[in-house]
Amino acid sequence: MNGSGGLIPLDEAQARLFALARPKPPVEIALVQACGHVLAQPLLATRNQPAADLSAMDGYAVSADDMPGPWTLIGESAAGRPFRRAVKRGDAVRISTGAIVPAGADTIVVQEDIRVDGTTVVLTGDGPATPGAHIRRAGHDFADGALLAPAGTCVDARVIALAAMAGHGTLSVHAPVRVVILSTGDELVAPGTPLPSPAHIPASNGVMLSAMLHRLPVDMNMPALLADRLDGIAAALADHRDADIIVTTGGASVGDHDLIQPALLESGGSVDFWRIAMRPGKPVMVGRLGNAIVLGLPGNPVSAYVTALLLLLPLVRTFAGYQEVLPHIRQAAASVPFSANGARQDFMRARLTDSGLVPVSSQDSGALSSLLAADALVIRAAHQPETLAGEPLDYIALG
Ligand SMILES: Nc1nc2c(c(=O)[nH]1)N[C@H]1C(S)=C(S)[C@@H](COP(=O)(O)OP(=O)(O)OC[C@H]3O[C@@H](n4cnc5c(N)ncnc54)[C@H](O)[C@@H]3O)O[C@H]1N2
Ligand code: MOO
Repeated sequence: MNGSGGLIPLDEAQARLFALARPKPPVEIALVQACGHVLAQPLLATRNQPAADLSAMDGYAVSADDMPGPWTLIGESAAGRPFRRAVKRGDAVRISTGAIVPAGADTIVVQEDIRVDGTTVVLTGDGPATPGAHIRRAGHDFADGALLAPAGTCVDARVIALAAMAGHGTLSVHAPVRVVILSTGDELVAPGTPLPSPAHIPASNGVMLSAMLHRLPVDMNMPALLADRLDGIAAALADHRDADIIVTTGGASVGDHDLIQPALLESGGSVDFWRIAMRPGKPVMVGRLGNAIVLGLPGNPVSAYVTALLLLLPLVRTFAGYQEVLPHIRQAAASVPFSANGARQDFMRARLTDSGLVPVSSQDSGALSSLLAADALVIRAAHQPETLAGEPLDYIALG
């Protein structure tokens, strides 16, 4: 026994859950769709950047040996329209930012330092400090064949821009993770639909989970709400046995209408473990059905949020090939005392103020307004003694 009534510690539950997942196979994906995916292959340059010496300024290309001029203007090199002839002694070529430096020139004089009289170019300012000034050398950003990002890199706007510059229109990334979100409960009504009675509530968990997954590489499927009926839930689970993850909310606990486990068994699946020593989120269940990992989250909206943050999102990241899958843990001082904790690891909603962390007034796992009022989840270890004001606390930033 572990002192918390047979509940599994969260870190053990995470390790067991993530061990069920394997990174998805590679697929080629267009750059515009690649953000949030993870590189399955290293990103290599297929060209030199720049491919030639380019001017970094608008001005005049000359030879440093000719300083301080004057020069004869013999033509123009614009971005995309290079000057084709060589620059000889006494020559200057009008040049724009990003244009190729003509042969024979090795220095750019910025136009602010120049006066042009007809075809005569005269130095009026200080001129370039050093020969070679304002020239971006061929290959100085990267050379053909260079490793730009290793496999395992999370694709963001910087990676996408670099890939485009390096000659790619697609990237090899881990395939999207197929996630099915099933919301169960007789009381649920689709968001925005009039409630038939005070016994009904809007089904907020589905849209919440879908929003939490929004930035991850996920193929999401959110079928219709499911009533508390064993056969209906079992059939819905079986329908999605080819998914990577079936995540359910509601029906995870011990009540007469808590049907996720019996429905999973009815559909031919198996339960790996149930109940985690955490608050909120104790009734989480993990099982398998066909290809799918079945992650049963509690119905209470805050419990569903916290368990999605700590279990669902890291599981998706594991499938997606992420190297860091868990939320980042930060430290800040307690602004007020945090009382000694019980046997379950506690994730307390708190505000991060100038004087430190303050718990929000309600820690009820049904109170969604308290979740929005919080900007941190303070992590209290099982049996952690009282933390005094000014002492450090671990927390996860929200939002
Ligand atoms: N006797 C016990 N009762 C409960 C225990 C326990 O150990 N012994 N655990 C409690 C804890 S902790 C939690 S958390 C809840 C979890 O219950 P379920 O996962 O079975 O969830 P439901 O009973 O179906 O619903 C709980 C609550 O959440 C609302 N809900 C459900 N689905 C949604 C949804 N999609 N969107 C918004 N709200 C939803 C539902 O109406 C209930 O109010 O069990 C405790 N009970
Ligand atoms: O786990 Mo429940 O989430 O404590 O309310």
